[in-house]
Amino acid sequence: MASLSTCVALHTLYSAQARANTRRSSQRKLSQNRNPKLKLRTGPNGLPPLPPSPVDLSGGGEATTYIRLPPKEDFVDDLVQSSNFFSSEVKLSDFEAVKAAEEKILIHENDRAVDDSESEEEILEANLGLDFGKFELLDQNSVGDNDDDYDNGDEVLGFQYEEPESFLDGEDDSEGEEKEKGVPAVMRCFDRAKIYVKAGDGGNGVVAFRREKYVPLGGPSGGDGGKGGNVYVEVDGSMNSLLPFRKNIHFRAGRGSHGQGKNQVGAKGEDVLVKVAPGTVIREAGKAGEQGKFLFELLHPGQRAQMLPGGRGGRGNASFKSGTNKVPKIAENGEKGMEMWLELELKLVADVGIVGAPNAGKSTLLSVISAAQPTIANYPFTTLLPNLGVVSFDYDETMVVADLPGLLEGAHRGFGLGHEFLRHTERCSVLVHVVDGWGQQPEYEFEAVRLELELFSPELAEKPYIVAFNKMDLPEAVEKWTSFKESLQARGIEPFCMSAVNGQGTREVVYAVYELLKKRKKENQEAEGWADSLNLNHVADIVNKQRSASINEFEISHDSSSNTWLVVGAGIQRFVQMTNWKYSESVRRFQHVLEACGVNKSLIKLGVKEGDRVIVGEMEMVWDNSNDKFGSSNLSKSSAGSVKWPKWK
Ligand SMILES: Nc1nc2c(ncn2[C@@H]2O[C@H](COP(=O)(O)OP(=O)(O)OP(=O)(O)O)[C@@H](O)[C@H]2O)c(=O)[nH]1
Ligand SMILES: [Mg+2]
Repeated sequence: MASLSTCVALHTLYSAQARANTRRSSQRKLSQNRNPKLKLRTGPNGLPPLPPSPVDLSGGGEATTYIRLPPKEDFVDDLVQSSNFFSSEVKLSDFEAVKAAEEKILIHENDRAVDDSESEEEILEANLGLDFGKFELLDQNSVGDNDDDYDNGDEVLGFQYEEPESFLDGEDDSEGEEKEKGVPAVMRCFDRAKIYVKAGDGGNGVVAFRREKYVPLGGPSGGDGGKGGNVYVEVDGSMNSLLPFRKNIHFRAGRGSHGQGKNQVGAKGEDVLVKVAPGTVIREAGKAGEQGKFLFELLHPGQRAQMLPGGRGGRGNASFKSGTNKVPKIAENGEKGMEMWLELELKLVADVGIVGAPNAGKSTLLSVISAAQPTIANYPFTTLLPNLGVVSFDYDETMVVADLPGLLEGAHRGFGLGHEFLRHTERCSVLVHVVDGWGQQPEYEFEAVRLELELFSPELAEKPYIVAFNKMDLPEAVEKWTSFKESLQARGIEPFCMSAVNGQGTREVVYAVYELLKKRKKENQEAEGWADSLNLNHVADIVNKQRSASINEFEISHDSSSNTWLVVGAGIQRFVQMTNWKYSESVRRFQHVLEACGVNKSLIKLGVKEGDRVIVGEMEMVWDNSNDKFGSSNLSKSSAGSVKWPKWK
C-alpha cells in the first residue's frame, strides 16, 4: 500500500539526532542507575529502540524535557500501549501494523488448534503491537524504586504491562477495558464516569401518646418522619473534567430523622450535590455495551437539576387519628429513596475545535491565537488531553477554541488517542482542520482525517470547517502548497496557509473561523433558546409522578407452575414498603386496602385458588378461600371494618 506517512522526513531527521543524543545519555545514565528494573535489548539496527525525545519549539529541533509529565505508570502504560513510540517513525501508515495485528487476532480466533495460552500471549502482543522479546528482566526489586529512577530522568524504562484498572470498582470491567483500551490511566474517567446516586430514605413515623399532668387521655402524639435528602446535579464552572469521579462515585443523600413524641416531626435528610463540569451529558446507565437513556445535559455554570427527590417521611400515629379511631396504634415506615446509576459524559463547550493528524501544529496554533500554553513538541501525541483557549477580539467578543489530540487513520475504531476526544468536537460549531505542510502527502493526510471524522459521526463531518495548511515557513511546505491548494479548490474548498510557529497567516485563519462561527451561531440561535428553556427537573418530576401513582392501578400476572400471583403497581408496592408490620393495626389496614383497591376482587375473578401464593412488593401471602382474604401465620385474619385509614397520597 502506498505510504501514508505524514512524518517521515521529520522522523528521519529526528531519529538520527535523537538516537545519537539518547544513546549517549542513556549509556551515561545506565551506569548511574544503581537499581535498574528492566533493560532494553538492542534493536535490529544496533540502536536501542528508545522512545523519541521531545523537541523544543524554540530550540529548532533541540532535545528538551517534557513540560508536564503524567505519573510514571501512566507514561509507561501509554508507551507500552502506543506501540509507535518504539519505532523511530510514526505515520498514518504505521497503523497498517495494527491492522495486520488485528488480522492476526482473527486468524487466532479461527484457529482452534492453537494452544490457548500461547495464542493469548500472541494476541496480547498483537494488540499492543509490541514484541515482548525486546525486553529482558534484570532485577525484580521493589516497585517503589521506579519513582526515583523516573525523577532522575533515567532513560532505562521499567516497562510493565498491567491490566488497566476499571474506574468502576469492579463493575463493568470488560466494558471499561474495551472502551478505554490504549488510554493512559491519567486520562481514564476524564470525560466519562459512571456514578451511583441515591436519594435519602424518609424517616419513620412513631406511635406515641401524650402524657402530661392535668391532661388526661392526651391522645396520639407520634410525629411524622422527616423527608429524605434530594440528589441535585450542579454545574461547577471551575471544573473542566470529570476527574473527581475517578475516586468518588457514590453519592447518597441523608435519610430523614424519625418522628418523635410530642408531635415532633423528624428533620429533613441532608441533600447531596453532585458537581459536574459545564458540558456534561447525563444518561441513565445502560446495560453493558449499550448506551443508557439520555436524561439531560448541563451546559452553563450554576445550572442545577433536581435528579432524585428524597423519600417521604412515614406518618406517625397522630396523623392516623380519626373520629372512629381515636387511639391509633399505627405508624408508617419512611419511603425508600430511589437509587440509580448514571453515566456522565463530558463534551467540551468550545466554539471551535482544532483537528488534524498528530504533529500537524494544532497546539502551536492554539498557543499563538490565545493565551493558552499547551505542550508543544516535535513528536506525535504531545497533546493527550484537550486544551482550551479563549481568543479575544475587539468589542469584547471572544470564542473558545479547543485543541484536540491528533487523529490517526482508524481513530474511529480506537487507534491512537483522538477518538477518545472526538465527541468533544460534537459540540463545537466550527472546526479548523490543520494540515501538516511538512508531511509527505498533505492531501492524503487531509483525506484520512476527514474520513475519520465522517466515520465517527456524519454530523461531525457536516460541521463547517476551515482548512489551514501549516508550516509554510519551511521550503518543503511551500513546494507542496500549490498542489494541495489546487486539489482542494477542485473540490470547492478554499484552504488557508499559515505558519503557526511565527504567526504568519494565523490572523486570516482566526478571522475566517470567527466569521463562520458568527454565521453558525445565528443559525443555531433558535434551537439554543429552546434548549435553554428545558425543564431540568424533569427526572425528579417523573419520580414524583410515579410516587403519586394511584393505588388502584396494578397488574396481576400468574405463574401456573408455582401457583404464584404477582401483583405489580407502583402505588401498591409503595404502600407495602411503607407499612410497618410491627403494629397489628398495620396488618388490618393492609387487608382493608387490598379489599378497597380491588386486588382481592381481581384475584377471585382470575381464579385464585386456596393455598396459592400472592406476592405484592416485599410481601408474600397465601390465599385463604374461607373468607376470600389472604391468610398467613403472620397476618391477622380479623375484619378491619372498624379501622378507618387515611386517604393515600
Ligand atoms: N517549522 C514549523 N514547525 C511547526 C509549525 N507549527 C508547529 N510546528 C512544529 O511541529 C511540531 C508539532 O507541533 P504541535 O503544535 O505540538 O503539534 P500538534 O498537532 O499539537 O501535535 P499532537 O498534539 O501531537 O497531535 C512542533 O515541533 C512544532 O514546533 C510551523 O508553522 N512551522
Ligand atoms: Mg498538540
